[in-house]
Amino acid sequence: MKIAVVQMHVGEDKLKNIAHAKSFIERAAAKAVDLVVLPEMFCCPYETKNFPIYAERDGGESFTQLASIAKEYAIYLVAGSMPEKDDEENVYNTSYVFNRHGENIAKHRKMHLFDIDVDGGQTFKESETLTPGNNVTVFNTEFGKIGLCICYDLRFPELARLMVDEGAEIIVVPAAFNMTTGPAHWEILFRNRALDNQVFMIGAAPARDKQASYISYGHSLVVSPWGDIVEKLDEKENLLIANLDRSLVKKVRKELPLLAHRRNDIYTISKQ
Ligand SMILES: NC(=O)CCC(=O)C(=O)O
Repeated sequence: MKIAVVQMHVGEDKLKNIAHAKSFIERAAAKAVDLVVLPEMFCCPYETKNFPIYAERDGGESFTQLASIAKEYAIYLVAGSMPEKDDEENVYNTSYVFNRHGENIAKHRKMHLFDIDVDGGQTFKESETLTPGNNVTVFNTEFGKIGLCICYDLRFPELARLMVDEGAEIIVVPAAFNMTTGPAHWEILFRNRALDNQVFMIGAAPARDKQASYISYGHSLVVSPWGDIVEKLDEKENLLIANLDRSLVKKVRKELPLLAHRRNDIYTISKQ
């Protein structure tokens, strides 16, 4: 399976952002990739005040354009995330997935809102304008099952384990870490989740923009089920392409049978 991660700049014009993402997708498709991943809030500058302004309902203009891009290039598209509003005007940080025919096959609403306040570092409060989602998301492809979560969701090992219990062998994470937590935790978290669960982890971040109010760390990456970094970018705009040898999941799980060695008689993780 060949995948691509788009590490792009995000500006204020939603449609220009989508067109910019499309130009990367076109490049990826020319290299015969099967799946492309965009970053968190790839079409809306990451600021809480923007989320209600940029929010669209299911099937809105951005959704429609992304569906047709997936169809045009016959790829699976994990369309980063975008603000989505429901009929009660609640706004969510939502990731849509489209298949090779442009059909929407999955939708994840970020479950853990990013509310942090690091002394002398990053402060952010998604809950000022966002509502959390409540569903664990795994979707099916001809390459097996793929789990999906958004950025801060990555920090919660229970969520990754629930995806793996539903059969995920790859976990995709549209994300946007920052200059406080990125250097400290980004790579460690992806490698941890890969090791805990013996899965491929894919992280897609926006490119770094020093003028933005929230500065992305960048460093999009792919980690193997053994915990190795398969590919990673620096902070600049770029397209990451990687081949995932899915037989590695079975190999590592056979050699180190962590999932089978769990003491489910003593402890379990389950959905409420
Ligand atoms: N957008 C986010 O959820 C950022 C998460 C983050 O930076 C972290 O440290 O966690």
